[in-house]
Amino acid sequence: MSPLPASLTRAERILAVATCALVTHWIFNRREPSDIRVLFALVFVAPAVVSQLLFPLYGTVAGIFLSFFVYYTTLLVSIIIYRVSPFHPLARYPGPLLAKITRWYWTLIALRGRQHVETLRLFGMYGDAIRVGPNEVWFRNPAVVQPMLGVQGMPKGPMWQGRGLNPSIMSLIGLRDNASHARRRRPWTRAFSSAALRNYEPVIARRGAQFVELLAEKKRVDFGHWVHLFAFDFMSDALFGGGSESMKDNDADGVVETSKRAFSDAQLYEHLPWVGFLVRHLPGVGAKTKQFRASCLRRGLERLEKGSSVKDLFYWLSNEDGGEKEDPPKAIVISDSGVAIIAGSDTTSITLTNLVYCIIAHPQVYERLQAEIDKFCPTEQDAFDPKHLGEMRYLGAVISETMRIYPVLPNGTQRAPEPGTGGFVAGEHFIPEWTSIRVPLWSMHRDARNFTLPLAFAPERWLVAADLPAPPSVIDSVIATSGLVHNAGAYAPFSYGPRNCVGKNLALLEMKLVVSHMLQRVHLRFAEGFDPSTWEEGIQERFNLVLPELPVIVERRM
Ligand code: HEM
Repeated sequence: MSPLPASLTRAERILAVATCALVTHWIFNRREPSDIRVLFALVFVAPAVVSQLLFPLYGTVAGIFLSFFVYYTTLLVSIIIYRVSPFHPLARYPGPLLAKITRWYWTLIALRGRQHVETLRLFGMYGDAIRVGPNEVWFRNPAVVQPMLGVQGMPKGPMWQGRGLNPSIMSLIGLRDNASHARRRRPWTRAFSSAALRNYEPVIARRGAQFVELLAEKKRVDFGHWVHLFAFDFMSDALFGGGSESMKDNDADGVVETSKRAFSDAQLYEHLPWVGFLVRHLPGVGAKTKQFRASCLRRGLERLEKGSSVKDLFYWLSNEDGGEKEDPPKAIVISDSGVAIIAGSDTTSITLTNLVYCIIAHPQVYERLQAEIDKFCPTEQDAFDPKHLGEMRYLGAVISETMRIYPVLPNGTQRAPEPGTGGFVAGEHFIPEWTSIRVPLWSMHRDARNFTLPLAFAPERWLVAADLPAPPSVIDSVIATSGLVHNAGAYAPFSYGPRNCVGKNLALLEMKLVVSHMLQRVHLRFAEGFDPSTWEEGIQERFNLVLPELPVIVERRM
């Protein structure tokens, strides 16, 4: 006897297939499954199973075909109607219609590297909150920074499930549970305490000197390329106590380039986590990501075997200081090492490249910075000695201004309500579970309500804001008529709160020392043929900024 009821009419059978599709939509809606096996079951197995209802009327082949047709059409229509309906929990947030319907809309913008530009445009069109995906809202309003990212704020969002090299061993940056994140972050905090930072100073000095000498010898360089190699070698020393000589051999083994590509490729997986799953499991796909993962693993294992001779970052992460009751599993230490290498090298090298672009493009700023460096780091003085850094206010202002105009992570990172809580309330906003938010830094930093003449590169604004004597600048006439607008709460290049950038102090120390030494030793100017007005247009966003070539002529000063 057939297990299927023979008495069902044609309409009832088709309705049963459609109902199955509606149940699938309900599951997608409630659970947002990203596991490829669950997706496979819902997308292929379910319509195949219910197609049996249609066999008696249409035969096997036509029955299967019709079942899939009805199932997918119902699923699609139901999803579209729900996503644009007033019943969707994010219905109150405006945004492009297609963005509300499908994640693909924003993914395609991201793949073109234009998220930062498009975000700014959409905020201009719709106001301070925009829906960029069916389940994601981005806020430009600084008032949400503290409640959403601060101590009582939301955990990290699900984007790292897709981006992560191995989501089952999530690295610090993607750990979603606030308590686990706080626990994992403790050794990092010890590693970058004021006392521990002193251990990295000789490393910055050695690698920084090598970098500047290399620039001087080469005379004409793509600054972004060489500063990335410097930052990578520095981070390898700071993390593993050595192991990379990419400046010396111009990245002969391609590890630096691979890390860069792996990071860019991950942008697709961030938006479509199931693609990340496929890449991780299909041989021959995502080669760059896998190569980088393998190189981190190899170097981490080598470092574990070697033990510590200096207090490098690995020393703290692997609990060689004994700060934690239990040693962390090796896999976690190695996973976090991978993050340290990328988070610590891409970011500083991008900022330093933008800084060099900005100062050469603004000769008066260059002159002032040079004068301050010459004052505190005259020829006979070691510019890697940090004793004057606190007094070098203009240098600090130039770095802050560079990161205001060009925040390395232009759209910040994602936050989402803790699973099981139902949602998160921040003032007038309710963020339901299974939805995510971001606070795009590029847009917030370039908002005239937060900063006077936001598109002007004017380090002097930081001095005026701190009530320090400031030389004249391009924003003076506006300040004279309407006062300085300088909203410190709207500036967050390192993100905000207990899940912000843990390497901030190391990054600032490294950048300040390297710029001081570099400008003490060499003079930089754009190479002939380079058109500075094309710089910003050439910048792409691939989670972090990807910069165009910056050809620079280097002349020795001493
Ligand atoms: C200019 C330099 C840098 C910038 C602009 C920067 C920016 C950021 C940002 C925006 C985040 C995301 C935080 C969030 O999810 O809210 C982050 C996370 C992180 N950064 Fe940095 N970063 C820089 C340098 C460094 C350096 C030198 C290190 C050293 C290893 C580092 C290590 C990390 C780590 C480990 C995280 C994850 C922190 C966590 O989730 O608790 N960063 N960074």
